[in-house]
Amino acid sequence: MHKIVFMRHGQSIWNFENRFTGWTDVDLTERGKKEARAAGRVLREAGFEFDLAYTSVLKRAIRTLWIVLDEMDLMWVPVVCDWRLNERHYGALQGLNKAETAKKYGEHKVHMLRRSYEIAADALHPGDPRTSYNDPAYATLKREQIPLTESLKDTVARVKPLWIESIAPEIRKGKRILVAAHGNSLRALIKELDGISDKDIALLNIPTGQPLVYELDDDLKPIRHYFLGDPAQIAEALQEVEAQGSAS
Ligand SMILES: O=C(O)[C@@H](CO)OP(=O)(O)O
Repeated sequence: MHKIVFMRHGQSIWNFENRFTGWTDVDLTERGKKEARAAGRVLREAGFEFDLAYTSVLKRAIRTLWIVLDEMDLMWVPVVCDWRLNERHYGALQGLNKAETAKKYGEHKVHMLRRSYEIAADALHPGDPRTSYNDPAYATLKREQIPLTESLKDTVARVKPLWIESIAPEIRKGKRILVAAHGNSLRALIKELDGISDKDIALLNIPTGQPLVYELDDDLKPIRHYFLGDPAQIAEALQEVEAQGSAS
């Protein structure tokens, strides 16, 4: 039996301001840092150890990982920062307030934009200053690999190869892995792992800063999964994510 731990970053500044974030590289709030420290403590107290970690190239996930590893006294653990774990790109919605967008276009439309499998926000114009074309974090990518918007389906298409080519082989070698990523890149990964349908994936939300343990069999098929930590706090964090798309 293998175990892998997934974690969404702690609260970011734009989570706090309720803005669509995507590839915008915002940092954690003080609460987000506290959530990451608490997650590290919970993991340490539950006896978890890691020999390898994966994260995105966005600082809210990287800093979350640093804080968790620090709290566990595991800062020596090798870290792979891979853009394929980035948050789903939110296109022209990036920077807009979610509640204001729901007021303008309706909660249903915002829910579909946030949680459906195939719908993507309008693409950024290639000349928009919000594109990642000039960001050195993506210097090794071809221009056509840098998205201007993405659906969850597009996110699956980039996350899945990372799982197949890199994460899964390391698990098979016996590595104990922590993945610190984002709400939608984790939804993409979990959709594939659990075989969740295109329709049902709309119901899945991932709370900030809560370690999610997956137990996998020898074929890396999930046996069971569970959050570590206080169930009331996890329920509250989930509720908070859902509520971000409401108009009031
Ligand atoms: O704005 C975003 O990039 C994501 C994660 O914070 O939000 P949502 O939960 O609306 O998909």
